[in-house]
Amino acid sequence: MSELVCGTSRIVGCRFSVFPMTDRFVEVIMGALHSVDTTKVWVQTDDVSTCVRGRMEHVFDVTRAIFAHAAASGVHTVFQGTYSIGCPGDTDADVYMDEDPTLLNCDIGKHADIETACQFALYPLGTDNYMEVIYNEVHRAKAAGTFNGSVHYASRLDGALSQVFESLENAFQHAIQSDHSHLVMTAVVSAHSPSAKSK
Ligand SMILES: Cc1ncc(C[n+]2csc(CCO)c2C)c(N)n1
Repeated sequence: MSELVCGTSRIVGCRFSVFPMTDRFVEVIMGALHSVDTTKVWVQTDDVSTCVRGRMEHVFDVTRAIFAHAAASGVHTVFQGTYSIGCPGDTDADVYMDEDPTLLNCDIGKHADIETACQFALYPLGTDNYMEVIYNEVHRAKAAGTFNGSVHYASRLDGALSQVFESLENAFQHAIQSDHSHLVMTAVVSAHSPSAKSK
């Protein structure tokens, strides 16, 4: 019961784009969007980005799978996303909060092993101890082995696509302070970059 009460007001959203660096970008983007099962999330695509909203686990499942499909094209592909929870007024599509937690796209198979580099940032809005919240999540990524240094305005994660998205989901999930808190997380994830790693 408490899950139901909490769930209906804790919708998670992500507005994201994928950028495959190829002339075939339309095919790669539309192919990725259509290959993924989005029946458990609210979804809307326009000429700039895609927005998915629903239960946290499905929002991460769908965004990870869409990037994995695009990156599986083998071309240098970048995912840029903003995840949010607790945005005041973010209530339409609450019906998706009644979906069961079984993931629909966890079988991304070998795409999960694609090596990725990520820069992410947490913004715990309205939280007094926000630096502590951020440091805790940096520690969590260090313990998971994905953390690879701090840069201005972001932390770097390196690893398999599945590991990097697991760290992003864990950071987001744990940085939520209360049923009323508003949290934003940005992430840029790159696959198949021809540039040498800077770290
Ligand atoms: C996830 C995601 N959603 C939408 C776009 C925007 N976009 C740019 S090109 C293209 C295909 C032809 O219109 C679309 C939909 C994106 N880049 N990534």
